[in-house]
Amino acid sequence: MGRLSSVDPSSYSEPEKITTEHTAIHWNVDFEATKLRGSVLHKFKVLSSNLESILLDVRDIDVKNATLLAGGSELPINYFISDPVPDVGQKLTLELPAGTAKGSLNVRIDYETASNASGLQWLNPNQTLGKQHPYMFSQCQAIHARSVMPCQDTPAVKFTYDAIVEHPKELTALMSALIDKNEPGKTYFKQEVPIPAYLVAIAIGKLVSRRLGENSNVWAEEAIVDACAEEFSETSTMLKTASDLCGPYVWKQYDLLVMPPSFPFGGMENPCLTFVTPTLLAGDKSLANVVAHEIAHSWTGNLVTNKNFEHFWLNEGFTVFVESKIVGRMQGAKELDFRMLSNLTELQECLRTQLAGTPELTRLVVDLSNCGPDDAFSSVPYIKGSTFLRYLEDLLGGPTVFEPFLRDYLKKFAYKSIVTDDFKGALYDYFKDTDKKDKLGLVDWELWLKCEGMPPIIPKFDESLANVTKNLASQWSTKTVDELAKSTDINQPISIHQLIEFLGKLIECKDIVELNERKIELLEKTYDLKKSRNAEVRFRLNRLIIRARLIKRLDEIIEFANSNFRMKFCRPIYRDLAAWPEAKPRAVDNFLNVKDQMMAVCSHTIEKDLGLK
Ligand SMILES: CC/C=C\C/C=C\C[C@@H](O)/C=C/C=C/C=C\[C@@H](O)CCCC(=O)O
Ligand SMILES: [Zn+2]
Repeated sequence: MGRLSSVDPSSYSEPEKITTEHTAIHWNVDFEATKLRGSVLHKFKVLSSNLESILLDVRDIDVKNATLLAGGSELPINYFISDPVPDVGQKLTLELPAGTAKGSLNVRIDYETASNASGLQWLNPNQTLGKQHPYMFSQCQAIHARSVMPCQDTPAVKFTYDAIVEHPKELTALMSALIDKNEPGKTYFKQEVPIPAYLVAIAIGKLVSRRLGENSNVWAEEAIVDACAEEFSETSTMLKTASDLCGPYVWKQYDLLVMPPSFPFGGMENPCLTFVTPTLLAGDKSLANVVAHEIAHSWTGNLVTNKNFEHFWLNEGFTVFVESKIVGRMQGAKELDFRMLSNLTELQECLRTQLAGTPELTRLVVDLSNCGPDDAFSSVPYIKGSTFLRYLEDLLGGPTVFEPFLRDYLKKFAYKSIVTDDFKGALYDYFKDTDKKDKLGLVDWELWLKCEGMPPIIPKFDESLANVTKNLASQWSTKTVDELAKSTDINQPISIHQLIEFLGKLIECKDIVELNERKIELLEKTYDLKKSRNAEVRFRLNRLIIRARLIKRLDEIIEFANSNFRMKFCRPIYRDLAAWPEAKPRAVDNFLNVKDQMMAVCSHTIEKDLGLK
């Protein structure tokens, strides 16, 4: 496919020539046809004189009309749509009148989305908890906003938006914005902070809310909303901790929406309204760190944004770094270090499996010239990125030195889109007149940004909590069932995160002695796993059952794979099943049966994982 433009390999739009300042959206939600119908009115700023055309990104969009609005009159615009490029979409060319000058330009596009738009998911009532009403939601990151509206679908461009959404009056519509006005069947929104297109989000369903704190509510279907309020009761504390670290919270509202189980990610940092997977509902708040992660994005990602997805680590590495600091302030420094170390186990697994055949995608800064962002997505930007920041923090003198820099960096680049060199420049600039500047001379940027595999340097972490899990993994991998049954070591109390990490480490052991039905049963009995509602525990246990080749437990593995379509869980499960000849046909059959209930990003990547595409 090559690079689509010089600023962003994944977008046709030309932000150096023209940029969107504001978008007015008007949508009519058609649940029957599973389509959004309506218009976007883009207020552009033209940056170059005699611009001949505006290039926008679209994907399976049916454009009805394009109109130039000037001085009270409406001029029809000629437009063309290019052939689709797989994983990327199409180019919409809007021809401009000769001699178009620099300055403001308003263009309205009337259109409708495809019934299978890649950024939208439509659920019938049966797929909801309440079973009475349909549900619809979006997931635009990385480049699916173009399937929802014609736009400059690049994080290099930030714009404010307002929206009028017409929907069935018994349903609630929410967006990544503030609610401006509510009428029956018609909701008005405004987002006054400029955002990239990937942060435009919408959800409509039979939703109710509970208060979490000042300007903070949790939304969900009635059946689970109280459990959600309990699970995420620490949200206000997390928000306060995050703004102590990062600066004032500019988005005015912080709501959570607990999504249907087919939501493909753990969370999505849609401004004013984080989307989270219901797989966080463990019953003991133990997975609420994902909320800390999404809160951190209010600064890292949503205020300071990667200019294109090759620099995604600037969004995610910084966010994991801030997330772990929030966890550290709430639960202590040992827990912070333990989480960083556990992340490294997850990274190791990802390199060994998902990325085994594509070492170039294990770099911190990747080349997306010939790869759609969805195919490049992995733990690397998250974990290698946050490890790099921790390395820099330690090198420069620890949190007391680095946290003021972090605040300065966030202030300097707030409302902007940046690349890795901008971060590097800010770092050198901040420390240039201090005794730390020699330390910065020690950083091998080439190595950190371009090396493949694990981070080139692992910082020194407190290992006290991790040693327990390391020891347990070693015992369970080297001892027989009879030896373990007699051992007292394995019965010591461990935290839920230690349990998750120990199971993850066990999965990473090359050899596991006597991994059979009896060993799995002993594992389940020792740690009470049968009763666990924790999705991270269930996921790892299922992977061990697959590794033990317990064919009679295949039903429960398939049941887990069908219980949610969070890619973090279902992709490795399908990959594992595909490598087990006896189970593969059943896995493929099951996938083909349920794939229409998955979001496109999920079904397409699993199709590739299973070798069906
Ligand atoms: C180097 C990678 C280049 C580009 C990838 C960018 C976006 C990929 C696209 O697939 C969207 C990702 C959206 C992620 C949203 C939330 C994640 O933080 C969730 C992490 C996994 C999970 O917890 O389920
Ligand atoms: Zn994130």
